Amino acid sequence: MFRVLVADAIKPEGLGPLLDAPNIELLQKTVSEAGDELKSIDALLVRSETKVTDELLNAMPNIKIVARAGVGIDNIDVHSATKHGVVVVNAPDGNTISTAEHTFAMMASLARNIPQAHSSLKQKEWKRTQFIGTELYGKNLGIIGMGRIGGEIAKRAKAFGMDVYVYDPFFSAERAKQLNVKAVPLEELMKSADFITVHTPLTPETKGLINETNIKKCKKGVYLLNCARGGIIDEDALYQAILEKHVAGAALDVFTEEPPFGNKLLELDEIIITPHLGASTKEAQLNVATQVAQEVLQYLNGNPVSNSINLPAISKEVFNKIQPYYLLVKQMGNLSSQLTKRAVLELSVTYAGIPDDFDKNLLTKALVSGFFKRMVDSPVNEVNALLVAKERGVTIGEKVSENTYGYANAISLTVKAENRIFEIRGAYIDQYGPRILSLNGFNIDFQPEGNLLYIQHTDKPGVIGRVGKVLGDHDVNIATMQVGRKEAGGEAIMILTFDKPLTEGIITTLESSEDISFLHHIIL
Ligand SMILES: NC(=O)c1ccc[n+]([C@@H]2O[C@H](COP(=O)([O-])OP(=O)(O)OC[C@H]3O[C@@H](n4cnc5c(N)ncnc54)[C@H](O)[C@@H]3O)[C@@H](O)[C@H]2O)c1
Ligand SMILES: O=C(O)CC[C@@H](O)C(=O)O
Repeated sequence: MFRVLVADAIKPEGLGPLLDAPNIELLQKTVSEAGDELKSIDALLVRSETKVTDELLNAMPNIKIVARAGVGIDNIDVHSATKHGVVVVNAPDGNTISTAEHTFAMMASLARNIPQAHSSLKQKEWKRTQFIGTELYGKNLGIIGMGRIGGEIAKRAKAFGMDVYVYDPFFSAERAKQLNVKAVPLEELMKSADFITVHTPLTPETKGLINETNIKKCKKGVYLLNCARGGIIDEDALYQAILEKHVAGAALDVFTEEPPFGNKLLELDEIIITPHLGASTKEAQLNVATQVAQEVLQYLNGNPVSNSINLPAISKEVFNKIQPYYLLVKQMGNLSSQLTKRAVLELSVTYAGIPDDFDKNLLTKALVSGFFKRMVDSPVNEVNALLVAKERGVTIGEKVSENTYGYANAISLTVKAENRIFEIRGAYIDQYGPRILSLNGFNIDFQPEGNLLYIQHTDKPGVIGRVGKVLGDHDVNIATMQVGRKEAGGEAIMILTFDKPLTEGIITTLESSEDISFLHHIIL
């Protein structure tokens, strides 16, 4: 049973996938109300109110996934989540249309002084000459950030007969041509536009993107809009430019501090405002709630997620195909770390015969997570595996080769440790599943699963019999046994599997056995 905490106001109708799941217990309360229960929570669903900080994640030792019912993840410490091995997902497109429509409603309201005229008439004033507006038709609209929302705004602006100028370093000229908009440098956009609307995330590059210097480059009487994130338009610069009448008005849905009660911009008649309502429609809230509920359910049930911030996206279809290799590499990592048992400097993995469309980087992350699983007392998974390796000074290498050693595929791992190199090779074989086919140059063939005993010994008569006798004397049943050697009479290895773990006493007796040079009990 998994416990899922819904900490913010997320539309209950959208939580259906979780409510209907037999293995999910849903709790709807804030983080502070949850108190001690935080320790047992497996998944956390939030909007923007709950701040998912390092401190909160430390208080949730069982947490596996944090889901943001919306786009912006600025209330989530993604770095800390990654360190904790916690997947972060969002609902990137569920509120796109609502936010685009809200921005458009704000632009029309700004052009026609609707909020100001509404308040005036409510106060029983009839000031028809004071509220002369401006048409949108024939005006230049500057869109900064041509992603999902920016793109929807552009379509609507064209329908209103506006000319659209776009600034987005990641927006191609080709796409601009298709959409019949002009892709221009920021300076040209600032100079040309009558209305400028921002639709970027808030990043160090976009913080204060519209500032005192470039507002001065704008046409006198320009209108500015921010329905993305507070701070993309510098609030002090905007205030000053409105006082100087260089900016005719601004529409803001977002603020550097929310709620913006002490914000001096709220005192200006030229500013129209909404309390971060871009995504607040029935449709958007249903969309984002359903999207994140599905993602959380998928992940808790061991399936891939589509909208992760800190994991590569992978479809269920591809995941199903990649899964056998995924299991193989995890076990290869786990097995080799138990066999090397010393400070490791480098893990280098080579893939051969793996279909091109399989994400090898995801496989490498799974392998590394398997390797560190037993060394680190916090959870290690594909989310934080590379970070865990980096923190321990272990270099990760990944290569592709054509040598499949006669099988349909081969995955080889070389572990460079202090004074030692360890090599392991495995393959996924259709009828038999994941197999280990070579250990340190010894050809072998076994399934990497369960309780295993690795014995390195001299290849001579009697050794196998002695091992069998010790196990028999201790009433231990051998499930499978594989032997491998490089040359007759030289060094050889034995891999035995058992239905249950061996006791310390058996291991000690075997270790002291004649002709056994190295022995290791492995639990996979
Ligand atoms: N007001 C609301 O309620 C509300 C609702 C949804 C989204 N949002 C916010 O709207 C913004 C846009 O959302 P989206 O879904 O369109 O995101 P998106 O990721 O689809 O688009 C963002 C675009 O910004 C561009 N960009 C990034 N850095 C840039 C820079 N330095 N200069 C110019 N362009 C840059 C990217 O290339 C991308 O095309 C986000 O900040 C999101 O959090 C607000
Ligand atoms: O939860 C909300 O309403 C805010 C949504 C919006 O800011 C987002 O980033 O998706």
